[in-house]
Amino acid sequence: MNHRFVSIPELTDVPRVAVVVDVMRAFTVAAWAFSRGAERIVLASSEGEALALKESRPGWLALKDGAPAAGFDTVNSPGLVRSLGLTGRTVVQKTTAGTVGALAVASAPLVLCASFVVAGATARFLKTEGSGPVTFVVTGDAGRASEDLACAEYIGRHLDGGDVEVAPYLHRARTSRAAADLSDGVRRGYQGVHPDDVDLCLEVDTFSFAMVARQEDSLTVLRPAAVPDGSADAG
Ligand SMILES: O=C(O)[C@H](CS(=O)(=O)O)OP(=O)(O)O
Ligand SMILES: [Mg+2]
Repeated sequence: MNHRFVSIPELTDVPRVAVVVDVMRAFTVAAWAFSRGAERIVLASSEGEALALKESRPGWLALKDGAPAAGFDTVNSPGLVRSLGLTGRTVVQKTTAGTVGALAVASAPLVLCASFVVAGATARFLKTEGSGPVTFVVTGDAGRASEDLACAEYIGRHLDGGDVEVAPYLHRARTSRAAADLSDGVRRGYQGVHPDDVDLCLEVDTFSFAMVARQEDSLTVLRPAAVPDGSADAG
C-alpha cells in the first residue's frame, strides 16, 4: 500500500488514517501505563496544561518527559511506569515529541499511537478496520528519528501482509541516537531515565492492544483497544 511517512512539520493536511510513532519513549510509556491499569491517557499540549488538567480533576495523575518536577506524579520512563499501580486512573501525558505528534493529527478520523510493544496489535487493528493507506507520523528528530521510522516501516510492512522479520528494524532502533542518549543519561545518573528503558522500548508485541486517540469533550484521549490475537489472521 502507498503509505506516507511524514514528520510533524510536514503535516499539511488532515490524514484519513494516522499512526503516530514514538518508540523512545512516549508510546512505550503509554502502553505500559495501560498495562498497569490506566483507564485513559489525556494528551496535553504543555506542562502547564497537564498540571491544570490534573489539578481540576480529582484523582488524575500527570507525567512529563525530562527530570521529575513539582506537581508531576511520574516521568516518561517505561522502567518507572511499569512498577506503578494505575488501576482505573486517568493519566495526563506531556512529552517533547510523541504527544505533540498525536495532537497535530487529533482531528483525523482515525488516530493510533504506536511503538514496538504494540506494533503487531496496531497492524491488526488497522487491518480489521480496513484502513487502507496510512500516514505514519515519525515524531522524533523532525522525522529523522531512526527508531520511530524503523517502527513505522515495520508496522507498514506488517499491515501489507506477509512475513516480516523484525530484527533489522530493531537493529535500527537499538543503534539510534535516542537509544544512545538514553544510555548516556543512565551513565550520567540523570533522573527520569531508568536503566531498563532502552530494552523495554525494544520489546516487540509485549501487549495485545492498539492505542486509539479520540476527541472527548475537547480533550485528546488515548485508550487501549483490544485486538484479536495475531494467529487468527495468519496468511
Ligand atoms: O522522554 C523522551 O524520551 C523524549 C524526550 S526527548 O525528545 O528525547 O528530549 O520525549 P518523547 O516525546 O517520548 O520522544
Ligand atoms: Mg521519542
